This record gives sequence, structure tokens and C-alpha cells, in this order.
Amino acid sequence: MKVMNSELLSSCSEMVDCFNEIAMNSDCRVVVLSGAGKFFTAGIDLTDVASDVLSPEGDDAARISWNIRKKLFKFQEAFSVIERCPKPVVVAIHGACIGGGVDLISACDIRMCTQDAWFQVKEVDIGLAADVGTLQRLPKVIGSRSLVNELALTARKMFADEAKSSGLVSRVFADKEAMMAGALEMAGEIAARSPVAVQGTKINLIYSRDHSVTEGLDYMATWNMSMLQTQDVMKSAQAAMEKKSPKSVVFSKF
Ligand SMILES: CCC/C=C/C=C/C(=O)SCCNC(=O)CCNC(=O)[C@H](O)C(C)(C)COP(=O)(O)OP(=O)(O)OC[C@H]1O[C@@H](n2cnc3c(N)ncnc32)[C@H](O)[C@@H]1OP(=O)(O)O
Repeated sequence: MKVMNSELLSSCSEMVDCFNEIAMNSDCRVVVLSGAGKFFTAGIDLTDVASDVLSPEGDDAARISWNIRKKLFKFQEAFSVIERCPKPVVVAIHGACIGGGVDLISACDIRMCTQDAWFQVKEVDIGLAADVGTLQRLPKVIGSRSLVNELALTARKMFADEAKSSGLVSRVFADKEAMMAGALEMAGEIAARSPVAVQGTKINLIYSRDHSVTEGLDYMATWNMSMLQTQDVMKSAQAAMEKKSPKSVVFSKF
């Protein structure tokens, strides 16, 4: 049974192929991710848990464990590929965003939601520690460690207003229609800017999140020693001096 976008989580290979293709496609400058139907996602398809996760192959404990580990890496990769994609990913969340959905959105760059959205780190309720990114990324998204611990340990729902005040989302819209318009407008703003600048910004923000300030600055200098040679700097600066919108500048594909 594939219900309420649970299938999203079963489609690891599709996600990986899709974002790897986006990463290499110089026609694409930004991604907007949203869910169809009643909810953003109901999380993993619980009817798949028994067959996919609880029925591991292997002749003994070592082989069974190794196979489970391989499977978990595959699940993790479905979301890590979003973070590794150099194109910014804006995620638009409506209704429920449960379990694996929180893993997914934590790997995105900009989160926005509808007023009726709610978020639930549900894994403890199904007897497991969240294992595909929430526990690693959510503490870096939400400033309060205490709040992350509370959400992950109790599986309580967090509604849109708290998601906004805690920093999980940066914008809340009245309904899905308004949110999609807002998401596309934001994507348009990002896509209008130099792709060299935009992709370099995403990559360096993520690198710096995971490294010391000194390491981040070193990486940045090495990054920009080549990227500053782009014609995009002159084009963008010229437009700024002439008080023109970045949208008026034509940048080469990147
Ligand atoms: C280990 C690998 C790595 C990945 C880990 C991921 C972990 C997770 O994602 S944990 C979270 C798993 N998801 C859930 O626990 C969600 C459970 N469902 C709900 O809370 C509610 O059903 C929901 C809020 C989504 C919808 O509530 P509503 O009242 O609107 O509808 P229901 O009557 O409850 O549901 C309608 C039918 O859908 C079935 N269903 C809902 N969610 C799932 C699901 N995740 N998997 C399978 N089936 C689901 C529900 O049983 C109903 O079916 P039926 O009774 O046949 O109509």
C-alpha cells in the first residue's frame, strides 16, 4: 500500500538519480520541492517496514548487520544527495510532515510551510532512533538543542508557528496556493543571480556549518581563488552600479 506520499521514502534510487542529474544540469539553477495530495508526507510506508527493514538477508549476525548497514546507507543517501546538490533546494511543506519527511526537509536549504503544517520526529513511536539525517541535521537547523531533544525523544507534533519561531521554517503562508507562489517567487530571485555566486554560497555555507571558522575561511579562499575569475562578478557589479535588477543580467550557464 502506497499512501500519503510514503512512497517518496521508498524511492531512494529515484531521488539519488534525480538530484545527481540536477547537480550536473547547467540549465537548472534552483529546485522547489513540494508534496502532492493531502499532506507533504506521512513518512515511511509502515507496511514496508516489515519487508524492507525487519526482514534482513544474511546467514549470520555479521552478514545480517552488514546488509542492514548497506540498506541504511542507501536510505541516507536519498537525502544527503539533496544537501550535496550545488543547486539550492527550497522545500514547501503543507499539512503533515512526519518521520522521514523531517529527515528530508532538514537536508534542504530553505524551508517554508503553510499555516496548517505540522512536523513530527515520529521515529521513537515506531521503535527506532531516526537514522537518515534528522538527528544529525535538525540540531544544526534549530538553535535550541533542548527543543530538538524534546521533539526527537517525545515525538510530539510541532505546528507552523513554533516551526517559524524556532527557525525550522523561515516563512509561513496562509495556504498551499500562496506558499507555492511564494516558493516560486523566491526560486526566481535565486535563479536570477549569478549561478557561480549562488552555488558557491550553498557549498560554502554547508562546508562552514561542519567545520571551524578557520577551516571555513581557508576553504572559502581556495574556492574563490578560481571563482573570482568569473565574468559574473563584473556583470553583476555593473548592473548594481547602474541600479539594474540582477534579473536584467544574462549569465553564462554553469
Ligand atoms: C528505517 C528506514 C529509514 C526511514 C525511516 C523513516 C521513519 C518514519 O517515517 S517514522 C514515521 C512513519 N509514519 C507514521 O507513523 C505516520 C502514521 N500515520 C499518521 O500519523 C496518520 O495516518 C496521518 C496523520 C498521516 C493521517 O491521519 P488521517 O487521520 O488523516 O488519516 P488516517 O485514517 O490515519 O490514515 C489514512 C490511511 O493511511 C494509512 N497510513 C497513514 N500513514 C501511513 C504510513 N506512514 N504508512 C502506511 N499507511 C499509512 C492509514 O493506516 C490509513 O489506512 P486505512 O486504515 O487503510 O484507510
